[in-house]
Amino acid sequence: MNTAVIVFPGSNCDRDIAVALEQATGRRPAMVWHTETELPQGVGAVAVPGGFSYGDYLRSGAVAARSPVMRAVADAADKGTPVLGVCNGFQVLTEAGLLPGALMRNAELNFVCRDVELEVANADTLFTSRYQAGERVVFPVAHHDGNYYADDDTLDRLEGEGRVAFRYVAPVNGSARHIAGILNERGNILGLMPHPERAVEPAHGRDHGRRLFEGLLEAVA
Ligand SMILES: NC(=O)CC[C@H](N)C(=O)O
Repeated sequence: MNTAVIVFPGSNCDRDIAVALEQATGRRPAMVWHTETELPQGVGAVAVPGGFSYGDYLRSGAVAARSPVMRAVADAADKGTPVLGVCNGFQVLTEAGLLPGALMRNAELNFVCRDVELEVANADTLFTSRYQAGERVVFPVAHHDGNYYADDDTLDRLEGEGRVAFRYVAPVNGSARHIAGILNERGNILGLMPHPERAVEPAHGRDHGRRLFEGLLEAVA
């Protein structure tokens, strides 16, 4: 499967996620600069990586969400192409209106950088099929704006429709209902604050994130 990684000025997890995708697919992803207006032909999945796009000015992800390439990402998502946004990528996707809610400043106003335990809340998604529902995994987090907010009706809908993919086992950043990752209505867009691409090989300390990329490959293939 061919994949694409979107690169903004200030992205810093673009190469990490490219490595994770290459390990899963056997093919090097296309790195797509933010000024592009089209994705390469035949892209089967898109990653919006972590980092500090445009220096996190205004709000994390707010400027990146309005960059030219995001129209192409939205078009691809519209056609059913899976889109994975990690950390700053999740922020970009909410700012672009592709996912509901917002990522606010962490409740304790600190930058949280550590391993966190997550529960797989829904294992029946394009991204989580290689996990068991209720399984606990450990991914690293590194963010100051990971405090997921949405109004109660939206949160009820997300939970009712199985669109919470991952939850924090213990509070990390003040996120509503311990939400760490959510899906769009169609289930082809996942936004996730923790970094699965930083846990894909033994040298990372654990490889719990690997199955996310392998599951995605399997789902698309
Ligand atoms: N690792 C990241 O992607 C960080 C995202 C964003 N810059 C924040 O700190 O919240």
